[in-house]
Parts: sequence; C-alpha cells; structure tokens
Amino acid sequence: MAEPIKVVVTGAAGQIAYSLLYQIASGAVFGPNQPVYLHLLDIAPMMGVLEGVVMELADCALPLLAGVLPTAKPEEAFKDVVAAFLVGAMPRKEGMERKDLLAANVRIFKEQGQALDKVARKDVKVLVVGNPANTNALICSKYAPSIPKENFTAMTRLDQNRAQSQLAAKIGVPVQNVKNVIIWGNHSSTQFPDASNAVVTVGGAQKPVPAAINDDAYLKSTFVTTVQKRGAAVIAARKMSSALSAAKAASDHMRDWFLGSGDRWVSMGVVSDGSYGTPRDVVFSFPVTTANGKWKIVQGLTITDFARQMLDATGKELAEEKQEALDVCKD
Ligand SMILES: NC(=O)c1ccc[n+]([C@@H]2O[C@H](COP(=O)([O-])OP(=O)(O)OC[C@H]3O[C@@H](n4cnc5c(N)ncnc54)[C@H](O)[C@@H]3O)[C@@H](O)[C@H]2O)c1
Ligand SMILES: O=C(O)C[C@H](O)C(=O)O
Repeated sequence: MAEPIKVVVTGAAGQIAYSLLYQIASGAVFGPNQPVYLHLLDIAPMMGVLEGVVMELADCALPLLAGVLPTAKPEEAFKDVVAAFLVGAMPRKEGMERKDLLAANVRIFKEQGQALDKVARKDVKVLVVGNPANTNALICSKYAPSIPKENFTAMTRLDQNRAQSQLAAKIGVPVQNVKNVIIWGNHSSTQFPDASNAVVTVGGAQKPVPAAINDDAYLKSTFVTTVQKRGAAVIAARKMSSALSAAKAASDHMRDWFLGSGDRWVSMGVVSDGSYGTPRDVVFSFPVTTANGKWKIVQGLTITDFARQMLDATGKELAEEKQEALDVCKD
C-alpha cells in the first residue's frame, strides 16, 4: 500500500462536503490503493457540526482513511496537501445569479490563496467549487504566486455531466456512450454547452451526436438553456443548491486530473492562454485532456459563427467578473 497523501476539503461541514468526503475516503478519487489523510477546514462556529462529520467518517470504517484533521485554521488545513477541494463558500438562493455571490465569497479565496502560498506544496492541485467558481479560482491563484497558475482550476464538470446526461436521454443510450461534449466559459448562465464535437456509440458504432440527434434547433436552444439553467432548476425544486451531483463532479474532476482522462475530453476551468480567441488571464472552461497530472487544452476545433457569439458572451462576463473581484480584493 502507498504512503497516505494529504487532501484538504474546505466547507467540510457543508452539504457538498457531506457527499464528497465519502467519495474521497472510499477511493473513488485517488484510486483503490491510495490511502488519504483528510484535512477538513470550516469556520470556527461550525466546529461542533464538523465534529459530527468526523465521527461519521470514523463510523464508516474505511480502510483507505489514514486520518482526519478538523480545523478552522487555513494554514493548518493547507499544510503539505497534494490536492485541495475549495468548496467552502456561500451558496446562492432562488432568484440569484452565481455572480451575486462574488462580493461575499471572493475574499475567502483571497485569504485561502495567501494561506496556500505560505504552506501548501508547490505542486498542489486546486479545484475551486465555491461560486462564482471561475473568478474565485482566478483570485486564489493571484494570491498564491509561488504556485504555478496551471495548478488552479474551477469546476465545470457538473455542467459537463448534466450535458452528457441530457444528450444520452435524448438519443436513448446509456450516459457513458456519449463523450466529448464541451462546456466553454463561465460556470454561469452564459456558459456554452457545445455538442458539435460530441460522439455517441449507438448499436456498437460511433457517430457524431449532431447526426444522431438530427435537430440543430434543439442543440442550439433547448439543450443549451437546459444545461445553463440546471443549477437554478435544482435550487427551485430543493430550495438548496445541488450537492450530491456537485460532489460527484468534483470527484470526477480531481480523479481525471490525477489519474488521466483516457480517450475522453473533459471540461475544466483553467487560466486562459487566449486559445480560441478567449480573453487571457480569466479562468475559462475549455475541453482538455489530462495525463501524468497535467491538463492540455484540445486545439484545432472549428468555431462556427454561433459558437463565436457564445464564446464571446461568456468571455465578456468573465472579464467583467475579474474586474469586480479585483476591486473587492483591494480593500
Ligand atoms: N461549481 C459548481 O458546479 C458548484 C456546484 C454546486 C455548488 N457550488 C457552490 O459550492 C459552494 C458550497 O455549497 P454547499 O451546498 O456545500 O454550501 P453549504 O452552505 O452547505 O456549505 C458551505 C460550507 O462552507 C463553510 N464556509 C464558509 N466560509 C468558509 C471559509 N472561509 N472557510 C472554510 N469554510 C467556509 C460554511 O460554514 C459551510 O459549512 C457554494 O458557493 C455553491 O454555490 C458550486
Ligand atoms: O447553481 C448553483 O448556484 C449551484 C451550482 O453552481 C450548480 O450549478 O448547481
């Protein structure tokens, strides 16, 4: 058995963490032979609740769980971790957009960036889940200049999973038969879920999703808006934001980053290098492949006029969010 690795989850007393911790501790993220030492960060008033979560983790009797450190101190939580799930932040309520959380949440990511910079390993892989996830990831990276910016990512995997599931249901195949759907841009209602390069296995043969669906209007309208608004639909139904599916997506994202994406593209918010004419230095979701712990943007895809408009709109929103976040962080 390998030596245990240290992994931190912030917002550890919250909803998403309640599903996520089990997945990490049971081997679903780092593999069935990798023990983990969990660092659990939440705010001081939540330490009582967190104690209950620690008890439940012990009661799961998980062979891969090497230890647990509950704490309210970021510098203790981030010490020597190889992976950081930054979940802790306020969730939106019905009627809000995710960017309405910016002023409240972005300061958390400034403070956590500073703490990561001081005590984390320089190869730590950071996944920001807390909303607005893309801009929070950018701010976190800016305040952790000693850690490469490639190590900071934002979660759009939930949007990818939603998109894949919608397409599979429409075509009538199991969800794993659909691959290479892309989420471009912001984890917000301007994101562009793009099925134009997706492929599906039907009856043992692979074919392009647009050919299998044969309904361009659906792919440009209903499909796009359903995925863009899925988070709001879950909030309207549950009166709380998605948690089970968010935790599953966070596991998928980190697993693929550590263990590789194989022959599938995955969508990740990463610091943009300007690929596909997107604004540089915002955290933009691209199709990537991952291998040996590194991600690489899939290049050479055709961008139609429709896609260009969608990419520009979400890029513009990210540039605006960035400016707003930098202003908030000045004080
Ligand atoms: N990117 C995505 O796809 C996605 C999906 C779902 C939810 N989210 C976001 O994830 C975040 C968490 O959602 P949730 O449902 O778990 O919320 P929650 O309110 O149930 O839990 C959040 C936890 O974070 C803690 N917290 C607050 N400030 C903190 C800080 N400074 N340090 C550490 N912990 C802190 C809170 O005390 C709470 O325990 C929200 O911002 C939500 O909008 C993102
Ligand atoms: O929509 C939200 O506010 C929560 C989360 O980002 C989601 O996509 O479900």
